[in-house]
Amino acid sequence: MTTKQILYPNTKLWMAAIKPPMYSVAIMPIWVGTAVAFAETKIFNGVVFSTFVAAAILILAWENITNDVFDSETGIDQNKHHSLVNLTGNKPLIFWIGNLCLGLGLLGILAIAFWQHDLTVIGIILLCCGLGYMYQGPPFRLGYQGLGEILCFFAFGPLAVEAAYYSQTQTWSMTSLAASVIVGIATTLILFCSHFHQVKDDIAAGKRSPIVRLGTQKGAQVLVWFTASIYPLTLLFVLLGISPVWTLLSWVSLPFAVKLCRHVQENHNQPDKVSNCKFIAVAVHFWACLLFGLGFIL
Ligand SMILES: C/C(=C\COP(=O)(O)OP(=O)(O)O)CCC[C@H](C)CCC[C@H](C)CCCC(C)C
Ligand SMILES: O=C(O)C1=CC(=O)c2ccccc2C1=O
Repeated sequence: MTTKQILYPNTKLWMAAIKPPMYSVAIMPIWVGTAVAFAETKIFNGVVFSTFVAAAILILAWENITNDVFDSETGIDQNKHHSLVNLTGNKPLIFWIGNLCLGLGLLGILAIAFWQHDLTVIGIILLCCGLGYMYQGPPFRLGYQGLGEILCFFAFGPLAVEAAYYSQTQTWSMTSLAASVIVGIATTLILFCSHFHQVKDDIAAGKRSPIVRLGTQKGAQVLVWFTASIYPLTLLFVLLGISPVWTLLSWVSLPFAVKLCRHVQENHNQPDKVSNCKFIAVAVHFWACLLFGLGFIL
């Protein structure tokens, strides 16, 4: 066996464990909140924006790293070769690396609070972290009850977008709240998609994800409505004068949305084929949110 043959599967497993594309999920609420703030006030603080983005990535890293730690305790990740705990065999190390990411991320948010002489942003982000912990950590493990999507919507939607808006302006706005609904739905779509291929392991570990509860076929139908809701909502916000017409640029993400719905409808009960659907959902989220935010700036 050549070095390349030995290393390649390992590299693939590590990439699957770290999930680089997923981190756009941390960036988009900050991008959209900041874009709405700029559109409304012409204020843009680049240092606050960059610090917030870096902190959000670190906080999401904590969420994902500790997800593998907590999931290793319930046995749900027994067959997940790309779990960080299974890859390293060192749960305490992974746990403390996760906590280090959280500490550094919160330090970034504290710096914003310090610059603003205002604790609001750190308060909101601590609330997001609390939701993130309740999703997976004991004794709550609300994700195991199928409540993860609700937590996800509020954490990445209203809470994160409002925190980003506030970090630039130190005020609130209805427009950013409306925009946060789009970001929240697009992010929750990813979490919803992540369950399709895991039904067998989830049932075995007692996790009642929305897909376990609904079944994969009904789940695929719900996904279509859920995905489709983003587009009329953006149109409604334009017609109501809440967001500028350029936010309709987010409709450019429609081909990805169609691809996602078709792929899941055709393969919902074939774990090997449907397992990549969360990354198609990441593409829908990325383009929809990137262009939606851009629409506020143009
Ligand atoms: C870790 C998450 C999903 C993974 O779920 P699952 O256990 O099914 O995964 P595996 O199959 O890979 O084992 C995401 C959970 C999201 C959570 C509900 C909310 C997280 C809140 C964040 C901490 C907030 C970060 C906001 C940021 C923008 C400041
Ligand atoms: O690994 C995953 O499945 C997810 C990781 C993650 O950070 C995230 C964040 C927001 C929504 C969904 C997800 C995942 O599904």
